[in-house]
Amino acid sequence: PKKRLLSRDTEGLQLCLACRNMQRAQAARSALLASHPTARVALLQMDTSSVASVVAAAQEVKLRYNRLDYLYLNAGIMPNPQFDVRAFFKGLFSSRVVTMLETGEGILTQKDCVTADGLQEAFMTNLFGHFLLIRELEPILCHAGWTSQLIWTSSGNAHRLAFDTEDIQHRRGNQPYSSSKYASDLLSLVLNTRYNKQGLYSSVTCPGFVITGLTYGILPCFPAFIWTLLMPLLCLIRMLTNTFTLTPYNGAEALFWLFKQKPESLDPQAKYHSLTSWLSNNYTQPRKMDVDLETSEVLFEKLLQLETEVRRKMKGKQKESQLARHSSTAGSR
Ligand SMILES: NC(=O)C1=CN([C@@H]2O[C@H](COP(=O)(O)OP(=O)(O)OC[C@H]3O[C@@H](n4cnc5c(N)ncnc54)[C@H](OP(=O)(O)O)[C@@H]3O)[C@@H](O)[C@H]2O)C=CC1
Ligand SMILES: CC(C)CCC[C@@H](C)[C@H]1CC[C@H]2C3=C(CC[C@]12C)[C@@]1(C)CCC(=O)[C@@H](C)[C@@H]1CC3
Repeated sequence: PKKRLLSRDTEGLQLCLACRNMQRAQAARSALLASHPTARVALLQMDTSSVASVVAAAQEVKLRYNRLDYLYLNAGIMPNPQFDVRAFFKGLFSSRVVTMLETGEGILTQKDCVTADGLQEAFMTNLFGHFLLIRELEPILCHAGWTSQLIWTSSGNAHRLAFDTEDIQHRRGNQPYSSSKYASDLLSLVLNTRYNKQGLYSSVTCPGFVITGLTYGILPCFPAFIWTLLMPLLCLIRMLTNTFTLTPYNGAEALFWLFKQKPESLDPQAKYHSLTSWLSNNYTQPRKMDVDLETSEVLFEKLLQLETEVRRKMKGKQKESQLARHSSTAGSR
């Protein structure tokens, strides 16, 4: 939504793009400055799949800013997607066609892997990395006298059945994406109950189906120009569902809409969907999420436990490398 935020009359707006790849980050910054030359756009290196990177990035943010008004939690992956072509064609001629096109349900699975920290990659990238960031940034997100907003990019693919409180990382199943997105819906709910009193609010969005790097990964046999050729057909599908937003501009509708709302007026149980009508009008629609406070509290407690574990491991590693450095300097003397 960066471009859309800058198109608004937002004098004094300072953007900070937290990205894992600094070359791509520089390119994004240059593109923003080309259209908005006076904009203030800073960059920060952060890889949400790495505990050390998130913690280091948060330290840097705290040095640079003493207050954050909005935190967009957008980074996300669908690891090694497998697209079931047969199920897709079967679904097209069934009564579930609209649900399938809106959620991708029944036609997608993924093969996840484990990060260097020993955590499931989809869980770490899509959920736990963001959770650690929020926890680290608490001092500049929670302040008496003003409000801050967390804005998650979740998905219509988030599904209760893909998530298990006994396996929050989804080590066992084949829907880590759906599980991590459902977990973000739960987490947003519980964050509101825990942090609203301190002025911190959390909302969840779904951008709809957008043609991005993530989509290219699902059908690698379709190069970008095929998607461009398919555009008229995909736009026609809007007659069946308004979730085919297709472009990043349309997909950012709900992210931008939330920026303009008073956080106290938002519904913590709603997911805010970006939608595009068949006449190409963009709008935001809240839809009730299938979440309950009890499950979200369980998830929160498990995330806190995991946080303690990873912090302990990180301290251990830091001590080890300090010792190694100490002994190598002692040896060279
Ligand atoms: N496309 C769609 O139809 C839908 C997308 N979404 C969600 O929207 C969000 C954006 O995805 P989308 O733009 O579609 O997909 P892309 O793959 O095009 O973009 C994903 C973005 O996340 C960043 N990212 C991925 N992993 C990390 C990481 N470990 N650390 C930091 N940044 C990371 C990528 O950075 P880099 O540039 O370095 O790759 C990239 O900017 C995701 O959360 C996705 O789940 C939700 C519903 C539908
Ligand atoms: C080639 C075609 C004419 C149509 C494309 C078929 C599928 C590749 C798409 C149809 C619905 C899409 C969809 C997603 C991915 C691509 C489709 C399955 C998502 C699962 C992408 C990630 C999300 O978070 C969901 C909200 C999307 C739901 C719809």
